[in-house]
Amino acid sequence: MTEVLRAEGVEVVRDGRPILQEVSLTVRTGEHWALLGANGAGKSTLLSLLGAVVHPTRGTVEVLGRRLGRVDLRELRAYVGHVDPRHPLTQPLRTRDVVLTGLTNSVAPLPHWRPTPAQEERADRLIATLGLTDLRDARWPTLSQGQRGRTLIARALMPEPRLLLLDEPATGLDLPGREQLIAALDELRREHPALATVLVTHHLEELPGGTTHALLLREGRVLARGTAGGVLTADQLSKCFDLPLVLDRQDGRWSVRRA
Ligand SMILES: Nc1ncnc2c1ncn2[C@@H]1O[C@H](COP(=O)(O)OP(=O)(O)OP(=O)(O)O)[C@@H](O)[C@H]1O
Repeated sequence: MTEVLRAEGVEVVRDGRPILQEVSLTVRTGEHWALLGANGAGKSTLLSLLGAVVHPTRGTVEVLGRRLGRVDLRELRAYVGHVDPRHPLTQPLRTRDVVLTGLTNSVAPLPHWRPTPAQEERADRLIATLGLTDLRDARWPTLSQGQRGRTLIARALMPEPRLLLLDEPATGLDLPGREQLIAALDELRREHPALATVLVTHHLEELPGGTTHALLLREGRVLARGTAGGVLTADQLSKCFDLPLVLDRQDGRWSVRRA
């Protein structure tokens, strides 16, 4: 399996305060990581590092063998799809046009840019994978939060990234919306077996059954890291969230509550 991402001994200091310390992580093709931790544990900061958005204060981050700081960040970002629920789109674009902006990496379509027939076909395939075919021509302001979330995943996948980063993609979704998103992620993993994903969440109920690995962050440090089965235990999660927890897994999905 190819290494998509390697972070070694990463430290991030902000305002003189360490936010991440001694964080190491290797993600390979076909692996689907969950990044878990309490509020302020450093999850979003770590995801920004992995997405080549920010530099570490110390340590190294390599995306597909290219070292952050040695190559142009824009070059690295081409390999990484980043799904941010705070996408700053205000225009009433149609779903399909939003998906196509993934190719120009712009919020709105560029004035003289036109997709090729092959690119349009890819957009339609991704729209289908994410269960949005009926909404292909719907306009962004009329989409629900869940529909927007799935549109942004299709958008992030347009340039065929090797790594997809998802920052709390189920935030604000109702139960059907969350379940649709999870089904779409599992479908995506089946259709693109070489893709690697890293998903940040506080809630184990939001993890797709196809999650293969997990990393638990506590106060900026790695508490546990490895296969999902080995890391997602009641004992480790209780330490991670400072709360006695019981954990249940059924049909591949997790649920957790206070002990
Ligand atoms: N630019 C910054 N300057 C100073 N402190 C920062 C900065 N960015 C983040 N922090 C602090 O770093 C810590 C980790 O933040 P981060 O957003 O990575 O946590 P998180 O685990 O994603 O939290 P949440 O679950 O609340 O989203 C927090 O205490 C936050 O206040």
